[in-house]
Amino acid sequence: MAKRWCRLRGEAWAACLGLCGAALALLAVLLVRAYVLRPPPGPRLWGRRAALGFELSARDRQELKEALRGAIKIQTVSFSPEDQNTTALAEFGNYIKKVFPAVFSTKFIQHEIIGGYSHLFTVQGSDPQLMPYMLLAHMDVVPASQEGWHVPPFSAKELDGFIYGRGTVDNKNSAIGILQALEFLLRRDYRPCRSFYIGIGHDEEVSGHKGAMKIAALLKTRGVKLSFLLDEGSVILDGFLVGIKNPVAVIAITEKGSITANFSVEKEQGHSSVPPKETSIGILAAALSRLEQNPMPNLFGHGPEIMILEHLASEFCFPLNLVMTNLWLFSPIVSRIFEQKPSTNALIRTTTAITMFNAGIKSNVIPPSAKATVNFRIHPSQKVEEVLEIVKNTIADDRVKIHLQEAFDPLPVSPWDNHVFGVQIIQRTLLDVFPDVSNVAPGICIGNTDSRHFTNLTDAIYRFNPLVFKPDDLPRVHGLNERISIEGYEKQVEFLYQLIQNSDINKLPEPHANSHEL
Ligand SMILES: CCCCCCCC/C=C\CCCCCCCC(=O)N[C@@H](CC(N)=O)C(=O)O
Ligand SMILES: [Zn+2]
Ligand SMILES: [Zn+2]
Repeated sequence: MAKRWCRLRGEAWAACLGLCGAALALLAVLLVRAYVLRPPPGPRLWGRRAALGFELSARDRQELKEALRGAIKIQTVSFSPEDQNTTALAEFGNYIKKVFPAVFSTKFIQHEIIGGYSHLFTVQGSDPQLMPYMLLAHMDVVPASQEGWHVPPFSAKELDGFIYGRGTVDNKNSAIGILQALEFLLRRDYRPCRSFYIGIGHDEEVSGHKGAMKIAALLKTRGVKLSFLLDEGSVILDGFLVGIKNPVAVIAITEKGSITANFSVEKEQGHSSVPPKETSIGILAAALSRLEQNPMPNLFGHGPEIMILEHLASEFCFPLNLVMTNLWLFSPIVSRIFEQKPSTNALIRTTTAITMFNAGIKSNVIPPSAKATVNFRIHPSQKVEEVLEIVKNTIADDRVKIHLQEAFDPLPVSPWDNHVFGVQIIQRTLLDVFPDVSNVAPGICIGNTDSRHFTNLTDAIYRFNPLVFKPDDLPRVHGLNERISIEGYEKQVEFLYQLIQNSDINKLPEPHANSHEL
């Protein structure tokens, strides 16, 4: 009996030791992956300062601020492709002519108006052998309600170091910022070696078909190929991800696809005193509710969203760095966490947003029809057809008719590698101008941009606005109290000023692991 007891105890100990051994081995694997095999802590590329420094006099500063404020006051609102404030769009054209005289009078800069109101600038570099690049922005804005703002949305008032107004970050900051940077460079007798294009669209918020699309078509007929293109679409994130202390720049290398679909139900009109079992409103509301209650699949790990975490893994504090360097093990947990917040949920699935609902004509009339619009933003690993199939199966009601207003697949993924010219130039400029930024990672643009019309001209499309965003800045985009800090805007102009000069290099040096000190 005692012998058997001893044997059992021995076996229990052995099992226990085996388990501990396995746990220790797993921990060792995780630690080795986190600390030994971890990716380098962000790019530290060549760090040569550009020839012309960005020193601003008090007068320059005032001019820079007032140029943006003046542009915000012009109400270039786009309601739909057919409904744009064309008077304001034309005024914007006159305004930039007045505010940036050097840009408009320089011999090596050609200016053209495209599609009635968009602007294309061709800045002819001194070395025609160098492949040109392009900076893109837009001047139109989404509407702004009068209520809920601290100051009227087109007043461009200053409050506590911020300029408030529709368009301050989306996207007059870029449109005016690019021209401002060029104006300052020209006044300092700068002539670029590498040619570049500046495109300022006038209908980005309603498709870009009349502006950016036409600019791209024109450049194509001229045989232009771009080494890279930089547009809006992502920012420097500060405090977005739990466990990361420093600001990190995320450059979007793709953007989600989109479906805008109209849903309708038709039923016979009649007297409300003899209602049918279901009305058109009830049928449509139930169908839409099914769409909301059954989100599209969580696709974490199926697209480039995972690259953000892989690149930022070393930025996370312990033990999150263990988790992020071992996504092969922890991705089910991480993907659940991403689902919790709208900003991270948008990265991991096709999103469903019911944006319009119209029905009913009188309180005692059974409504003849109900109509709704739903906007889906498609995850990079899905296609339009696949999403529509899921939508039809979820609604599962033939009385609900679906009519596509617009649909396009996610955009191609641009290369992300230190040998790609655009990647190096953007990273280098970022590290020059934002020394606090500890890492630069590739990411996904959750909205759409004019850059999607340029895929025929380059495969290197990068979406990034050099602005530091805290979590409470995101709802201001298309929302209330959109604003930009004056210091942040100066930094944006400095970024563009340095990027133009940095792009003049004709051969990339080998990326260096620690060249911030060079
Ligand atoms: C890692 C974690 C957090 C991720 C947070 C996301 C941060 C996003 C940062 C900036 C968002 C900027 C908005 C994207 C640009 C969208 C431009 C836009 O509004 N486009 C319109 C019109 C169009 N071209 O279709 C749109 O409806 O998308
Ligand atoms: Zn925009
Ligand atoms: Zn926008």
